Amino acid sequence: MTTSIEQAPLSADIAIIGGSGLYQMDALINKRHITIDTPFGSPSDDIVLGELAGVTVAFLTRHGQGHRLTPSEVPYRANIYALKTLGVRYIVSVSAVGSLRESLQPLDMVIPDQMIDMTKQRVSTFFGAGAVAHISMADPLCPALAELLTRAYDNADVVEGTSHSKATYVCIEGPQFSTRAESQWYRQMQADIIGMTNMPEAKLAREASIAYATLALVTDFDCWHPTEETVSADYAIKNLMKNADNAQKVIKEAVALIAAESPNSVAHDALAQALVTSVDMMDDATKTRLAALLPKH
Ligand SMILES: CSC[C@H]1O[C@H](OP(=O)(O)O)[C@H](O)[C@@H]1O
Ligand SMILES: Nc1ncnc2[nH]cnc12
Repeated sequence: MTTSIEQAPLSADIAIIGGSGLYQMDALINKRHITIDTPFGSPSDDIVLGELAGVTVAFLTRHGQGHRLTPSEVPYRANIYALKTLGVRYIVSVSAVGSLRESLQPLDMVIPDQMIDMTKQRVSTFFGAGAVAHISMADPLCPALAELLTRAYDNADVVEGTSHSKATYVCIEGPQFSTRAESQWYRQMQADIIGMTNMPEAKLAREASIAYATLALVTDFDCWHPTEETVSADYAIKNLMKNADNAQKVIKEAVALIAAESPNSVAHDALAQALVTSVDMMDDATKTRLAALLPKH
C-alpha cells in the first residue's frame, strides 16, 4: 500500500461509500486525502479521512469525482480492499434506487435486509488462484448495522419522506435502466427496490469481514408503474439532489451510534468460518494478495 501523505495512523473504523449524488460529505472536518493502491488495482478515487460527529471516518465516492465510472466499471474489489487496509469494520453504503412498490415513494429512504444479484459481468470474489472460501450470504446486509441505520434515521431531523426497513434490493448490471417486462418480473420476485451497485459490493465486504448496510434513497418508480413517470437519469438525479442533505443528516447520526455501540456483526468473523483452503497451502503470491483479508495467525 502506498499513501500520498506520511501521517500515522491512517485508520478508521467506519466508512461511507457515497453513491450517485453523494460525492462528498459536507460535514467532514480535518480532512486528509489518501491515495491507496491495492493488489486489485486502484479504488474509485482517493479516500477522504476526516472527522464526523467527533469520529474518524473514511469517505469514498463510488463512481469517482465527476461521476466517471459506470456501475460495471466501479473497481469494487479495490474499493473494499483499500477500506480494509485502513482498518474499516463498518461500511454504510449510500445508494440511489428505483421503487418497485407503491408504498416506497421518491424521497423516502429504505434500509434493505435482502438482495438479489442479477449482475452479469463483475468479478464478485477476492478468492481463487489457490484460495477457496464460501462465505454465507444468507443475510447479505448486516442486521445489526441495518437496525442501527433505522434508529439513526429516527434521530435525524429529516424534513421530507419516510423511512422503511426490511426490503429486498435487486441489483442489475446496467448502465441501462430495466425494460418494463424486467421491472414487472423483479416485482414478482418480491424485490422492492432496484439499483446497479450494491452487488458485488456487499459480497466483497462480507468476504473482507466488514459489516455492510445500505441507506437507499428512492428517486423514481422505475418503469413498472401505470401512471408515474418512467425513470430517466435526469429525473433520478433531480430527486437525489433533494435528498442528499437528508442522507448526510442520517449518516452523521449513524456514525455517532456506531462509535457509541460498536455493534457485533455476523460479518466480523465471516471469513473464519468460510475459508476452506488452509493458509499454509496457499502459495506466497496468493497469501500476499489476500494479506489484508486472511485471519491473522
Ligand atoms: C443516476 S441514477 C442510476 C445510478 O444510481 C445508482 O448508483 P449508486 O448506487 O451508486 O447511488 C444506480 O445504481 C445507478 O448506478
Ligand atoms: N430505476 C432504477 N433502476 C436502477 N438503478 C436506479 N437507481 C435509481 N433509480 C434506479
